[in-house]
Amino acid sequence: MVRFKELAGLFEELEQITSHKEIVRKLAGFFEGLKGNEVKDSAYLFLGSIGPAFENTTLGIKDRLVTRAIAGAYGISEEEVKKLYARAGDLGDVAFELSKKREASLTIEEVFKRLRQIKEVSGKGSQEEKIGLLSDILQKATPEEGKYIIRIVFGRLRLGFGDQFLLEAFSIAFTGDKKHAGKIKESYSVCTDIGELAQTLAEHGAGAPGYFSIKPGRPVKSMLAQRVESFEELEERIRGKKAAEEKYDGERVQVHKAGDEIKAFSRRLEDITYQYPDVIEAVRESISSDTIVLDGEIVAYAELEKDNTRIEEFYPFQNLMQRRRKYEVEKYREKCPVAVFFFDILYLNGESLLKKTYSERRAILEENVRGSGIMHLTRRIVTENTEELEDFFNEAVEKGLEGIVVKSMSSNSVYEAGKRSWLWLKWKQEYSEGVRETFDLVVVGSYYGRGRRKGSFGALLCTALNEEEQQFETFTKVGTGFTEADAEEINSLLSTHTVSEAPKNVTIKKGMLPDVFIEPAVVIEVLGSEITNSPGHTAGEGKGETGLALRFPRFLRIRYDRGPYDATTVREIRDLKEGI
Ligand SMILES: Nc1ncnc2c1ncn2[C@@H]1O[C@H](COP(=O)(O)OP(=O)(O)OP(=O)(O)O)[C@@H](O)[C@H]1O
Repeated sequence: MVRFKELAGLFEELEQITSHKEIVRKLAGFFEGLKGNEVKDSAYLFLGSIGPAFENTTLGIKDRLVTRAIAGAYGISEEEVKKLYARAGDLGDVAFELSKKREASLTIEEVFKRLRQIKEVSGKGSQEEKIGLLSDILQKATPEEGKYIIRIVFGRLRLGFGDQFLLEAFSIAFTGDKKHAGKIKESYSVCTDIGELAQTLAEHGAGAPGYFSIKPGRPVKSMLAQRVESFEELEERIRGKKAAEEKYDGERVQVHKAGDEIKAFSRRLEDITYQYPDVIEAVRESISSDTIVLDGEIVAYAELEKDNTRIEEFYPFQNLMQRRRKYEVEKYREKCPVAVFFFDILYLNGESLLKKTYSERRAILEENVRGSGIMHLTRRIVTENTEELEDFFNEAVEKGLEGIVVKSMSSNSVYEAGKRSWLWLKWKQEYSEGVRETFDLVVVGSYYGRGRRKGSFGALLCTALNEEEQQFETFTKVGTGFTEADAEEINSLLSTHTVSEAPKNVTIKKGMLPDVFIEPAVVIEVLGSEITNSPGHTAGEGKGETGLALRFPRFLRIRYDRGPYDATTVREIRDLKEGI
């Protein structure tokens, strides 16, 4: 049984290490020494969680009550805890200061079980019970252990790396060679439960990828579309007969039905079932298959009657974001009606359909899902004629849609989970409007505003993701396009992510240092018109290349549906600049 102290010690060490290789090496070494459930538990804990991403893993202790648990554990008053907190700024550090325990007794399994227990207590009096359970384990914890237990409880472990490093470490620890990392990353697109993945790898080594398959209740990563620069390119990339589907600007959704249990997951794999009771009801009422997994898009939508004709109204993505809430769901269900458009089927009655071709999947989809009420199938055409394709695109735009997604019907047109694939190509209206491009960038800093913007930010320092290095590299400063309401929302979002120094996964040049540093968490969509070489920025710098910068950037919207690792990559930017 490995002690929790070893894990806490490693957390502390990892916080100081900046080298990618070194972090992976340390992680691998640690996993090699684990057995049984420890593997699974540790995989979650390294990501600061106590379960897979698609499960709600918040422990549900109100922040201010954690002070009470700490006071109870160390026998001091809440007032004193608050004072120490005001000085240290981190309750984990307060626990570290207060713990007098020298001998470590807790095991990883014990701590993990206790944290799960805290999460699971619910109902009347549950807050008291949660505090009691936390207080009790803190009493048994050494200073270091206490510090990290508190950080996990708050969901703020922040070791400065994400799941990709863990996957690389699994390759070394469980297959004995880093060369299997690619396969393991692919498996993770299908088995998105990092704990289950780790455990299976620990049991089966390099042969483990053969054990992963889609299953209801566990979302797979979404297949994404590549963008093309011209209509001609569309024709070149997918020759001959192809399908063109309407592209809706809403929220990606994966619906899983297993008997009576129906769940909806977002593109970030969050469980969003509670946000869309109307979609869940529609699926329950109209789909008779016992187990089924569907892929589609939820859009803010209404059908209106005008002069005796039925017209479809598609509303902007921003409208839909009103549905992103835990409370008053019913009220907003009325205020912001939605429709769901399914375009793919990934699983049916015990059988994975991921390896079937697009045409096979579409036929199965049509057999099993009939449009009714707010549930639809995406409208599409199958054609090899360019004019027909262009007409279909123009009609879509006329209807207020974003554009189309053209899909390959070739014999290898499988569902490529987790991939931005050349089997799906998107073509949007804005692409045809000259050189304006949009980018999803991660905010890592802000500069104080002046004049009218005093008290708020003047500009945001934005980065793109360097996928190989897993670093966020600066690309532009965005200072225009914000309404007052945008600025207010952004300020409140950023306030929970400010940090005192540049996070180690962010690369910034001296001349670009912001007034406030922000850890990579918030993604915004930015419109820009030109990519230039710039020695001041770090995006794509290295190997004889200077950094890249975006000129004339303008804020469009906050991308709540994207995490920092879904941001535009420096590779995509370089390709765009070089016109690939
Ligand atoms: N018929 C469709 N087929 C596939 N995806 C569709 C379709 N209609 C809408 N979509 C949405 O479009 C997205 C495809 O664009 P992309 O893969 O680039 O994601 P994105 O960058 O979020 O797109 P965007 O920037 O256009 O919002 C899908 O993730 C899906 O949510």
